[in-house]
Amino acid sequence: MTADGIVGEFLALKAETDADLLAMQCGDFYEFFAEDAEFVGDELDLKVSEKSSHGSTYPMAGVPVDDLTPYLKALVERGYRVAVADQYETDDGHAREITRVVTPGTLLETTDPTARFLAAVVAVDGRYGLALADVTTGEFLVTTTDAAAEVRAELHRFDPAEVLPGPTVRDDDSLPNGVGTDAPVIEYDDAAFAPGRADRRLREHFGEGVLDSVGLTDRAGVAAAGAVLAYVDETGVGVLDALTRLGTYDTGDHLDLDATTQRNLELTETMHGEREGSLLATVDHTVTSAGGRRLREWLTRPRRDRDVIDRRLDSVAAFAEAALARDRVREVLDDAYDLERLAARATSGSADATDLLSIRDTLDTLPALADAVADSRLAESPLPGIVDRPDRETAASLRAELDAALAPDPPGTVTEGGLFRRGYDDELDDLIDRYEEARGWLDGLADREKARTGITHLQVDRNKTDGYYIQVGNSETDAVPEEYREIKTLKNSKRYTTDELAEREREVLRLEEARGDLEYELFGELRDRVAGHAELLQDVGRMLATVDALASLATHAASQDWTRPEVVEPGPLVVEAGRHPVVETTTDFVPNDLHLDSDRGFLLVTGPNMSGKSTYMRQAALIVLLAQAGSFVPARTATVGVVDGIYTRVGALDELAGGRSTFMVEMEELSNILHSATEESLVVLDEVGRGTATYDGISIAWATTEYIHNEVGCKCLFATHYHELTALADHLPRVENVHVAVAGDDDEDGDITFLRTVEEGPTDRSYGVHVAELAGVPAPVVDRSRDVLDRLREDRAIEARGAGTGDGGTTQAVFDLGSGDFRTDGTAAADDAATLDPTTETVLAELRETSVAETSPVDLMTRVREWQDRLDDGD
Ligand SMILES: Nc1ncnc2c1ncn2[C@@H]1O[C@H](COP(=O)(O)OP(=O)(O)OP(=O)(O)O)[C@@H](O)[C@H]1O
Repeated sequence: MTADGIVGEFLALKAETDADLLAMQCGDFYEFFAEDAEFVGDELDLKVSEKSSHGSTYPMAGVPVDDLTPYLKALVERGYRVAVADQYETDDGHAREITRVVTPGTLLETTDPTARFLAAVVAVDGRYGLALADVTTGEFLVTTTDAAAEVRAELHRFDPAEVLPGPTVRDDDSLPNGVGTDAPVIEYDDAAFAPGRADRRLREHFGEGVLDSVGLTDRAGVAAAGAVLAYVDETGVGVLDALTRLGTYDTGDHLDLDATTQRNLELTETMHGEREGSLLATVDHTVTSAGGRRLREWLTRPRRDRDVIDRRLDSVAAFAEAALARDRVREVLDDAYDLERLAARATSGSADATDLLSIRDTLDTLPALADAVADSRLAESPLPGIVDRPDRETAASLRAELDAALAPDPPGTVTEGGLFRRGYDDELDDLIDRYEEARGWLDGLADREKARTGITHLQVDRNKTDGYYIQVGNSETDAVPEEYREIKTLKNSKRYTTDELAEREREVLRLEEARGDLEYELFGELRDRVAGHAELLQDVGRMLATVDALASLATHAASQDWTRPEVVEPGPLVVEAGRHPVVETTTDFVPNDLHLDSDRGFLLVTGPNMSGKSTYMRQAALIVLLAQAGSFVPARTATVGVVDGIYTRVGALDELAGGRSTFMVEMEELSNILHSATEESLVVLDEVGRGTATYDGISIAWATTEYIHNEVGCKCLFATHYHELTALADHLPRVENVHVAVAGDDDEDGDITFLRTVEEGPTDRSYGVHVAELAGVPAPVVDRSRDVLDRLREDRAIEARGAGTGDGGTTQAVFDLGSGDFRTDGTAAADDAATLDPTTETVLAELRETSVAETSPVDLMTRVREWQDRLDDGD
């Protein structure tokens, strides 16, 4: 076929798919042409050549057939969808067709240990359905909700690799494109989201009774789950079977954490998008990637149910006390592979012999793990129950089967033989015996022929074109026996074959092929049997991940001297000597107490800038979050009343505003909190109202405090620089003032020291000028700020200065804080005349000259009216 034709075929196939790129098999290579070639050339550093034909040239880039996977992976992990067209034989040559489309949400071959969810969102009858599938582990979850904010929050928690918005949500303003994630968004076939079709698909895949048994009755949930299944099936990458179980969850099982709060509390990444410095990075001591995934899940989805939380805490407590047993368990876990992912590879048919050996070795850890748990103080905890949950007997027999089957060091491909141990299969053993016998005959042939013929320079070898041959040096070719048939002449030697050699060669090749075929078949059967145990493998994998995450929490608790929180439901939040879990690892941290209960549910936190208000408030939120995740907390003692949600509003980074004004973002977040928080929530507000004019800001902060106190009734921490607000504590019974203390005073330019301790009562002032000085604001500005501040404090008024200020500068007007206007002022009287307009001056002069006693009332009235008219005209 001409290049023109190939490129034409490529372009035609490309038009069939909505994938971003197409890799088309051409013999031993997968080729990209035209724009795709240039694109992959740049992205993957592939060499781009020019294919010319019929006067046209086309860019072309290719990779060998066996090397496609890593290139695909690199492209897909960057968010591209790649279609693969394979070549197949036909009666008159060959043809090509697209066999699969590899996409970010369906990529199995990933080395990234974090979960990779494919998400579908849809709205049916006013409810949202959200389905999340991780094909790499087989996890498949569905939930439904009325609130778009919850959909956004869930997507933020799961951080999907690819999102499929259904037709009904694509124009939904409350779910902006990509619904707040930076994952690729695919406009997938509308029909796949239709509830009826989705329902059928789910029943076909999971079995007739599945929807009832998992309690999935909501049509929105069915539609979302069905769309995910359809998409996974249609991309054709063989991962559909990895989805073995459908699970539903209720967003009410977990602590409500809106997307903003997840970001503000820096749970999995910092405000600047780095993992380092996040809560997860700080507390993660897991030894397996599955354990890391589990810990992430716990921190982003803490629980509300006290029993679940207490059970987790019981295990962490046991691990925290039993250091030796904990180390032993972590050593055992260190030998475990990612079983959930291996199970998915088995079901998709991509597992090779090394993968099955990894499964064997991981199953091998079960008895050791059970022993480590049974022979220690851990025996009294829920841990033995967790470890015993998967079916250990079946696991042991699967392990034994794999051990008996697989060779200790199998080759990397599954087509060449050498995968199995002797004794596994009689037919295979027989083939191997015959093969080795034939190989033995060939291996001994050279020696036998040398002895028989007396030729010294004789060897037997094999290559691709000539097959097996006997090679004799030129000096001795006269001595070759009659039955040698010459097949090739080289410079110094000749190659021969004989009838018997040809016969033996055919036998070896036949046996080799038969062995490869049989082993491939046996391997497929073995892999299928392993895949048949996918649920068991997933159970074991999840159990190992859970134990790893629990041990990790205990490891951190022990190393940082954390304490077990007493979880009560409902109840106060009382923390003695609490610390911020992340800041304490890098700072000499000053611990602080906190007390919030039904009589004192709202704390107004004041204190100078930089004193530690934000840290104190985030620390409170993180202690609650950690406790509900089942973790110990950084404190001497802590009593944590379970909350249903944590809502925070802290100074947004400007770049997060995404085109909206920072104040607008602030108000949207406040609005969301005031709508969502309930009596059972914890609300943390950092300087609400700061982004606008002072009086507006104070008014908003004031009204917010009243609303939260009177209407919502939740626990709340509110940091503010508006001193005026502290007066609210006198009027609202549940509001109390606390402040972060400092020593020293800036009145006499004295330095202040941040004590970082939180004390009862409001702070006396804000020390903002001092921080300005610390930050290196020029001395004239700092000095003048101090003057202004003094005047404001004393007179509630400040004069505005014109250019050339300093000791001899002119004062032009005085701003009165009481009236909010400029006014004339005694201190500036001498300059007043200079600043009045001529009409006013004349009117004033006439007024001064008028004698009230000597003028009749009617005259006075007339004059006053006339002055008013002149002043009005003069405006
Ligand atoms: N208890 C503490 N012990 C030690 N260091 C602390 C403590 N609390 C806060 N810090 C440190 O003090 C610095 C300022 O803290 P933070 O940002 O919480 O102050 P702030 O009062 O909220 O400031 P601003 O009002 O300017 O926003 C941070 O670097 C923080 O790490």
